Amino acid sequence: MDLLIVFSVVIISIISIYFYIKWKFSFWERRGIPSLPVAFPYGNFKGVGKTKHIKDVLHEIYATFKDKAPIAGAYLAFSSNFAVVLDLDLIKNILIKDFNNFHDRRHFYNERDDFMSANLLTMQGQEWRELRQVLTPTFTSAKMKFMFSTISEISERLIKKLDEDLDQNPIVDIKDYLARFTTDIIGTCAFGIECNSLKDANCEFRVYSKRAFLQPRHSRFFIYLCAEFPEIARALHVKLFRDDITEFFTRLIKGTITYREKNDIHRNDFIDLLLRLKTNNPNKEDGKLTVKQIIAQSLLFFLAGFETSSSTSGFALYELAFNPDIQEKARTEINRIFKAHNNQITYEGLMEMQYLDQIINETLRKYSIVPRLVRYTQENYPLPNSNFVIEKGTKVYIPTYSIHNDPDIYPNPDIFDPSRFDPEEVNKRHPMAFLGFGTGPRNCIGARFGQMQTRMGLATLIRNFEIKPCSKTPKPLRYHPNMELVSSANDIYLELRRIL
Ligand code: HEM
Repeated sequence: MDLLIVFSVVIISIISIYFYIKWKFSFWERRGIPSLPVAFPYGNFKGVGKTKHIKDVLHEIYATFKDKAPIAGAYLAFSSNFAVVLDLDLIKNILIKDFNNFHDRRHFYNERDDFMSANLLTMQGQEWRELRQVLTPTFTSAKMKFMFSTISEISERLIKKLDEDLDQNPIVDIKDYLARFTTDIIGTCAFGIECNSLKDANCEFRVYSKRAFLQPRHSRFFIYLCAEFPEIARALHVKLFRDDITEFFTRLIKGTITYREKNDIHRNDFIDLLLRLKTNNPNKEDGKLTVKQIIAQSLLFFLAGFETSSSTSGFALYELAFNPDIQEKARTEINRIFKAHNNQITYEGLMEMQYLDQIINETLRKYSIVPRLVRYTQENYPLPNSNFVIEKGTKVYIPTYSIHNDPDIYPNPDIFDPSRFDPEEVNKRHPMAFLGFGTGPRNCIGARFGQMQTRMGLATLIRNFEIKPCSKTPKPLRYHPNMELVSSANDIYLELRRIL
């Protein structure tokens, strides 16, 4: 008898949960907002992480409902919903004009148990505002110029390393060289250490930084559950970062801080700038950062700046290999500016390289390394000129990959054409048609640094080497389906020939 009761309770619970989820999956329909059919219990996310990237789901929604409604609805697995914004004017309002209603992303963080997770990317509300205000002066043009010499030195090392290796074989996996180049630049600037992964691909720093990317503590699904139920996750002491990662980077940065303070050493890097904001008071002080906050932001700068910049350069070189005319035009510009600056690549010279900047923007358009922007609605938000409302507590996704690959905005979007970013062409488009670095008060704080190091890497390589595809070059490229960013799942083999 008891067994029968237990069995009945289990069956009733399963049926109730099934119908509850089914009911939740009708959320958008009940509000008259269009959505694609769902697969139980995956929502619109069936196959994401295995056979599909999240950009593919957003693209299908965008292609189906664009011009039919300002927003479409969609569902994550087990019923949670989000809105996809399809209208560029509305995107502008969300990211800029009505930012006060959309200042958070609602990513999970847990400062008490995992101080590394409380960083500028994840933090919310007033805490985020204060941190952003404190960190903004770290990224001015003057501060970028300050770090230029470090970047320039590491570019010399890249050329030296390639010269050594190309003697053996002119075909190289350029993705690997760029990952090591970027690791060394951001590692040096964010942590103040002398890392040289270009020389030693297996150095401890590279091993841990790779691990931070490729071996997360939890699955994406679990992280998404934590973001949906942050209070429960915090009560359960959930951490985002693996303990070995936290220990390694804490030891590293604390070591740098102690060494610099003891010997009164100042260098041209982020850690120097962050140390100027340091307080020894463990409680927060206006305009100051605790040691833990400094460590968390340094690691974030590394994580946010490494893969984005390295993938941008990799995709750009891949395109230049297949487009020799564009490559030659870029080389002509680089050589002209090089000559005008006493045969050196200077900060000012790098800033003058407009065509190279167009190549970077076209790469960020075609590949959209960050394929969506995320915001969270604080209050009910009635949409202008319609009966729709984005309800308080709704996550809003801005499908940047789809906008960047919309043939009505960028004709023949698969063609790589930097002239799309000629100033007069840019002026013809909607200001939200390009969102490679996001926009508004919560845009990419590191955009200047990202642009500087990407330009430096590309200018150095294009000036010194002719870049060609070879029999090992993958075509087309495949993407990692389970990464948040758009990144190549293939090694990118190219042939490099010295031209100087
Ligand atoms: C080519 C390189 C890069 C690209 C394409 C890129 C792109 C982006 C994008 C699209 C966002 C979201 C913006 C939004 O939601 O409106 C973002 C945020 C952010 N990026 Fe970058 N990024 C790059 C390099 C960097 C670098 C080098 C750093 C640090 C040194 C950095 C630090 C950050 C941080 C901290 C945020 C969060 C800002 C906040 O929430 O206040 N990024 N980035």
